[in-house]
Amino acid sequence: MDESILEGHPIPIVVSEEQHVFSLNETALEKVLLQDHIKDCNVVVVSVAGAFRKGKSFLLDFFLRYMNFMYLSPHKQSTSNWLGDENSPLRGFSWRGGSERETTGILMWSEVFCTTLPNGEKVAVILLDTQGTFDSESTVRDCATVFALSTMLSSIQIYNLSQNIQEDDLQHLQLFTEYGRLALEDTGNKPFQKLQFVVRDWSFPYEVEYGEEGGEKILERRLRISDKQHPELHSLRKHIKSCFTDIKCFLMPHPGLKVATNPKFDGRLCDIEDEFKNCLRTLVPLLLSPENLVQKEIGGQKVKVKELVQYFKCYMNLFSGDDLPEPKSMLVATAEANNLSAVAAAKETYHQLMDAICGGPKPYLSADQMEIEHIRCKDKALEQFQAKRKMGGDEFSESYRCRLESDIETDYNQFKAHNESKNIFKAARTPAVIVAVIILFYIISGIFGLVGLYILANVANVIMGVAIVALATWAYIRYSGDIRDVGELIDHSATFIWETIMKPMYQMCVAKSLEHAAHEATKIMIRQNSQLNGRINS
Ligand SMILES: Nc1nc2c(ncn2[C@@H]2O[C@H](COP(=O)(O)OP(=O)(O)OP(=O)(O)O)[C@@H](O)[C@H]2O)c(=O)[nH]1
Ligand SMILES: [Mg+2]
Repeated sequence: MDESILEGHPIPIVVSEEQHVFSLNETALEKVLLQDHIKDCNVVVVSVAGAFRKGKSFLLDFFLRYMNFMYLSPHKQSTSNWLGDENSPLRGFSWRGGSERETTGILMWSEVFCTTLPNGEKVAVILLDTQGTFDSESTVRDCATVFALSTMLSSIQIYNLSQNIQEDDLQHLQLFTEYGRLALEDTGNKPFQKLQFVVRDWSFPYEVEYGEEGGEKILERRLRISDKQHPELHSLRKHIKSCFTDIKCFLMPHPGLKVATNPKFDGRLCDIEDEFKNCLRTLVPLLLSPENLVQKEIGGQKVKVKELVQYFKCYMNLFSGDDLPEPKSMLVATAEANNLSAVAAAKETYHQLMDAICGGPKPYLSADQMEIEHIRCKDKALEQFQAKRKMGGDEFSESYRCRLESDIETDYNQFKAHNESKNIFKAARTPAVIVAVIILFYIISGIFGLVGLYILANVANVIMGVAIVALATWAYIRYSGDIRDVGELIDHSATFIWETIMKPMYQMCVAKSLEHAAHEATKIMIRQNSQLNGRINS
């Protein structure tokens, strides 16, 4: 059998659709994972993730060669020549040169490789290729979703990096794994299994040698936690260590200029530097030989191939729902935090200024005066918000300014309500109205009694009785604070009587008396004028 001929093909499982939506290709997934000869085996899932255009798919194709040779080939006794012959092009997951992204979504190799572990357990190995992060077409959410999904579903996640492990690589890893961890229920255990850093094009072999040992040294330096560290660096390292049960690193040399720059390069070994091939011979068995395979576990339980279908569906649902917060770019997240703190400070200023004018025990303020003070304090708060330096620019902060204005209006309404409660005349309205009703119906009942209309007199007496009971109940509620609903009903009824009957009558009386007074004043004026004229004429 020729090892360069692969039996399978890549299948898009998580498909990147328009509008930054991912969908699950359930039919294809079930077709691969529910095959009778593998569905009841425990599963090992190997995935490669990291920034786009850094040779992930290319590396996976060497994994495929190894898997094909080791687990499908009948003559696997000599494991040294699994890399294949020098002149066969590299096939498998689609890879290519150039600057534009190639892989999108998550792809699964159609061939599931079966093997028996040294302890006799039968396992099936699945390979996943993933969309690179930070291409110019993906949002932070897209990148986080693919990275988190592949981390949650794999037992060996390979974090493919270029040249070094930089602080921003660790920050992105933290962001994406936290996104995945958030989606999972917290069981108190480390949620993910093996994380393998693979640093490509390591250029400092004179300082730290290529391979596993060099990788361990670099990893130890980059993830070292010390008391002198800034808390931010400290928590980042703690977070990464708390997410994975095992973290390893491998330093790969540069594969040679033909690989990196020749557009005609088709992956044949003869064009690749020997050092790179030697490192591949070490790295790939380190991850994929039977004794190094890591079985997929979720919540401490080994997962079977058929169960993986369910996990794919369930995790996809989690990421397509609205429950998870939106992962943001660093600038957007910082700008949001800046604006939110500016809103909070400006709101506080408004509240303090208004509190000094009409809050707490301060005396009642007329509605007009209150409005003037509100506008003055609001202007001060908005001015403060505007003056505060914020990231993100004016357009970004506009929505926060609107939010501040609406929060200030809410605060103002509360101040208004508090101020109203201090108006002694409003507070006394209910008893005054009820007393007026009692007096009125007392007089009416007396008049009806005098003229012998006893039935009407009795009706007036009943109304008077009801008013007296209402007054007593109102007084009791005000004193005890019990049955406040009934108190509210009495207040509403009194306000209704005041607004619809008493106030119009009162206004009518005032208007009538003013009219009468004006009339009288005019008459006096005319009389005085005519007397004056008479005196002048005589
Ligand atoms: N410098 C360098 N180039 C590499 C290495 N491995 C592969 N390449 C080249 O990198 C280019 C991209 O390879 P791919 O495997 O398609 O990269 P990828 O990370 O899968 O890219 P996306 O699918 O777009 O995310 C190809 O031209 C490879 O020849 C490496 O170790 N170093
Ligand atoms: Mg790729």
